[in-house]
Amino acid sequence: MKNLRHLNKYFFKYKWKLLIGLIITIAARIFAIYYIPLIGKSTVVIEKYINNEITDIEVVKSELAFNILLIVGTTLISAFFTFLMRQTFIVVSRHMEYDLKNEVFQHYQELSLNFYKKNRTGDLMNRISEDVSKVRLYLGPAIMYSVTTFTSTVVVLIFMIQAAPMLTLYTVIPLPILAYAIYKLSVAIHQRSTIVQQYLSKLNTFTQESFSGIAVIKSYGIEPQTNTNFTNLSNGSRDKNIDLVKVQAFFFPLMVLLIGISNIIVIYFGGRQIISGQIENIDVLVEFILYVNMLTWPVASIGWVTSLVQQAEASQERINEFLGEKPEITNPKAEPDTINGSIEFRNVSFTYDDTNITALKNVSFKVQKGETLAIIGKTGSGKSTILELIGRLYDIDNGEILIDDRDIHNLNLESLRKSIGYVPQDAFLFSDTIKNNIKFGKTEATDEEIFEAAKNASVHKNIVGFSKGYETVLGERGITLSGGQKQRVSIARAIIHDPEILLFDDCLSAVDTETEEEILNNLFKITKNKTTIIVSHRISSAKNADKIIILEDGQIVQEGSHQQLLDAGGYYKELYAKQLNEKEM
Ligand SMILES: Nc1ncnc2c1ncn2[C@@H]1O[C@H](COP(=O)(O)OP(=O)(O)OP(=O)(O)O)[C@@H](O)[C@H]1O
Repeated sequence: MKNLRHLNKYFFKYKWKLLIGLIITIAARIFAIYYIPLIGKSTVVIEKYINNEITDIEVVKSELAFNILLIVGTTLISAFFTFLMRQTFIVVSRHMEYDLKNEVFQHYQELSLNFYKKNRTGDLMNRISEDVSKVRLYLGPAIMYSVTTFTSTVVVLIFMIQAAPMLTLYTVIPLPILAYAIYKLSVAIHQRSTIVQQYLSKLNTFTQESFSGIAVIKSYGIEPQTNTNFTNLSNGSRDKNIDLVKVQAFFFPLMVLLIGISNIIVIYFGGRQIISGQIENIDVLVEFILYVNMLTWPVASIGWVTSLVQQAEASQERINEFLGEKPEITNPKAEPDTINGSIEFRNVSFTYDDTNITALKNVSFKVQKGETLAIIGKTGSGKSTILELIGRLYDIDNGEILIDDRDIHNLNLESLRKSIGYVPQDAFLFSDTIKNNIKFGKTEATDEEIFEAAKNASVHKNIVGFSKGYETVLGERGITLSGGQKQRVSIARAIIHDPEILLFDDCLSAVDTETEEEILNNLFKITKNKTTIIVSHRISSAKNADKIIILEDGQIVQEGSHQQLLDAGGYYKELYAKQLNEKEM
């Protein structure tokens, strides 16, 4: 129960509703039991009529009619309270589930990129959906059935003891055995259902990855192999489900057996007590059989509830594990900062934790507000890393990063990130309309602003060419757009955000050189008062920058303007010559 303590705050939040639920449950149980003494009374009337103690049939009829009316009445009231009980407990559990999901999601969002690298998306999704659902069974049904069991048992026992104390003792003897047997069964069910869940998780991850990578599967013609893998996984899942069903199948026979034993005890001992005169009337026997049946469900549910609590405990442990993760990147202060945009790296070195790859070694450069810096370098030389460090997606090991001459670690994280428009290498678009994908950069943007941004990113003409224009809905990851179109929508998103710092990570790689030039010309106008960093493999994207740095193996090997670098010779000049040649060819 240690892990479930995390949920106490939610119980506290909804304490009044839960208290009302408790009162309603007690009322429901009291009314539910009332029909038993009434049946007992009716039996006595009939018995008396048979024994000629009552001779007038009309008296019998009116007594029976009155009892029937009371039975219908109390049952209806009990049904109404039971309905209210479910409404209270289950509705509250839904609220708690919603709160917990929000808590987990918000926490996920605060966690750093390293966390996402260490954990698989499927696992993150499972914990926020499957595990939270398991926990809800504890918050709702388990609590509700515990309250019902407790109140039912107390109420039924009070009625039983009032009717015949000794017989009560004999009758309840098998019930702890029933509870224990069901508990054991529940543990077995729990173990097997955990395995079933694991298989389900594997199956889900496999299916999700197969659909996401369907283009690769088809182009390599590996559908048969994928099918075989799926069949193997699904056969495993079926076998585990069958194992589970086998154990579950014991549940009802066991209950029927133990109810039967209790009934035999009632008839045997009750019968003997009637014969010996310890019990006066037959109605006690009738009532006891009904009481026993009424007790069986609550007692059986102890086992079931125990298994629910165990499953919830296991799930909450998994949830707590992630909730306990501390964000590596934290906001140093609450007050916002004004960011102008000058950027300076002083002897910055950085090693990725997980791969131990040193991506940057002693990198130093400065870009003033309004200037454009281009970064050129071979693949894996550390270009993207520089951009990620400016947004504090990772924290550096050595050196200093200064924004407006202030250490990046001392700046309000939200202000810093809001001042940056980042276009990643791999443009990610949401499954939404093109308009909303652009608006993502500025939620309150007008249509005119959206069109303007799209024009500057040279994608407006493409968008209006679609039958639904800006309302075109993009598929998962925007697959209805070409690579170049995706990049440009992503650029429009950054432009509309109107940030002080614009970071473009090789985001013109999929557009032709003509469009590239058009976009660069537009950017030149927009970015006059901004700090811009363009990462590229193409000289054409870099040549107009105020400063260009060449990275090799995480180190700056050359820097200067286009002309200075051409004059100096080396990698830049060679690349220029090569790309010029390609263009001419
Ligand atoms: N998230 C990451 N986790 C671990 N290692 C990384 C990560 N990102 C990059 N690296 C490693 O750091 C080095 C620099 O990568 P980076 O992405 O900065 O290079 P790049 O110059 O942008 O390359 P490209 O031109 O191919 O995009 C590479 O060796 C890469 O394998």
